[in-house]
Amino acid sequence: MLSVRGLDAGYGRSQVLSGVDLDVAPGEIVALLGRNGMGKTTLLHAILQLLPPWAGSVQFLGEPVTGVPAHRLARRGIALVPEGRQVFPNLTVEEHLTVFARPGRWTPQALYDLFPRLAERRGHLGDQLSGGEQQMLAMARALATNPRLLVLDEATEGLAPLVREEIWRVLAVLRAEGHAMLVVDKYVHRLVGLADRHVVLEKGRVAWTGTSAALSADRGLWSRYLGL
Ligand SMILES: Nc1ncnc2c1ncn2[C@@H]1O[C@H](COP(=O)(O)OP(=O)(O)OP(=O)(O)O)[C@@H](O)[C@H]1O
Repeated sequence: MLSVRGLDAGYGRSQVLSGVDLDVAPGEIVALLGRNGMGKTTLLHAILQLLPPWAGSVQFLGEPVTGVPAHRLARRGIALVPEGRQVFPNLTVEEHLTVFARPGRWTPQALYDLFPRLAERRGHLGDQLSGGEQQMLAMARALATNPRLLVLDEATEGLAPLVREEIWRVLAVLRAEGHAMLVVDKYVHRLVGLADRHVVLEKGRVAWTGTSAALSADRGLWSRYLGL
């Protein structure tokens, strides 16, 4: 579904990613791991064409996406839940779920069923929501586009434990429904339970890739690459 080959990217003159290969198959959940500053967000942004890659290729559903504007990618079926949520302060919850909506499984009502808290808040503006509610809304907004691939950047960051659990619950529901996802998150022990496969970045290169079982079995990887 997603195929990244030999991707280089960076900022100004400073190269961050070098020769990154990454695949996500239909229905597969891939976790992107690595310590702070290893290039995870940069890779997500280069895949989504928010940051123009320097070299290499990105294909989605068999077609090149390199150079395709990010909003067109959304129409092709990739949705990002960005770091920091970035909900719209002046749109209501309901508007977030309808303005970007495309037909499919995730109607506003299905999203309210998935996130009951958002149903209670449907008339509130983005900036009237708590951080946890904003995170739920960022996820619901992405799902409202009925994406083929959902990309999540630190969706549980900075949340109270109960809200964090709510996000993991929803991710488990999406997994059960066979959603393809590319996930960056600090809670590696939770990702082991969620993801099929893991890709570890070390200084902008792929240092290791393997299944959840292989990652669980080798604690040396956790200390070497993840500082855990
Ligand atoms: N907008 C930017 N301009 C210049 N350098 C940047 C920019 N964003 C990130 N970097 C640098 O690129 C490198 C990779 O950062 P990136 O945010 O991709 O890492 P990360 O693995 O997502 O880490 P974190 O978990 O801290 O977000 C770091 O050295 C960072 O300082």
